[in-house]
Amino acid sequence: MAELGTLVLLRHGQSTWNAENLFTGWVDVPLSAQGEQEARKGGQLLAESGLLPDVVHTSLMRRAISTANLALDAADRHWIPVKRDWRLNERHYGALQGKNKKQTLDEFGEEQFMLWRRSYDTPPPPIDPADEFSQVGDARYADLGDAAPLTECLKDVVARLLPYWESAIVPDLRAGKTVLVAAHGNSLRALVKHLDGISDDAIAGLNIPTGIPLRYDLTEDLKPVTAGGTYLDPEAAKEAAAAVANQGR
Ligand SMILES: O=C(O)[C@@H](CO)OP(=O)(O)O
Repeated sequence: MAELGTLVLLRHGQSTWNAENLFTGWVDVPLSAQGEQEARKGGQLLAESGLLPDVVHTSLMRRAISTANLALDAADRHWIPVKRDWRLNERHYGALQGKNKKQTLDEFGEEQFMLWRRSYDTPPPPIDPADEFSQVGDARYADLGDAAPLTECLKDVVARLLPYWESAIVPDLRAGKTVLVAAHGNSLRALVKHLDGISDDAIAGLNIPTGIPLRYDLTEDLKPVTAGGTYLDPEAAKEAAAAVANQGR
């Protein structure tokens, strides 16, 4: 049997809506100029660390797809096979999509804001299908039918992400590949929660910075060798994760 491959998680670079402090979810916004730069830097870090992906998995969203393209180009691995799946998408943010985080905090207060933003099992109210930021009718989700969410909590994301982890990502790791997963703040929080066995309460305190590769070496039974993995730029990751935690303030 091949030795287990290495997993590399990469949250997309800053998006235009990250820059504007808006809840984004499934709204398909592009990277900002800073986000493009972060993605290239992420690719340079991969190359400098000799961590060259053999395959990349992305969501169906532009900010993750562009990040993967820019990072892989910078690492001279633009040619590797790519697999995309909605199960890697950002958490659907329901009726909060398009809302300003600071205004939402001011309007609803700290407790409700944090419940919606970081509780494990309380989703925001569902989005109205007619809302300008709804994905109802979006061709890329046509096959999903009624399974397409109108809101999600992190627990919902874990439930829809794990079948993809098991059926698509784990086989690549078992084949000995270096696997890059280019995804989103909350879909990666869901995966890290699963990998590290983080409790439903403690996951509220975990934030993933944009554009900094997070390396996981795993044992045969898919447990992290180092709890929490290793960021390729740990200092920058610490600072950027704290900034994510403080959004809205
Ligand atoms: O708006 C979003 O979709 C996410 C990620 O940017 O935000 P948060 O970190 O508040 O869950």
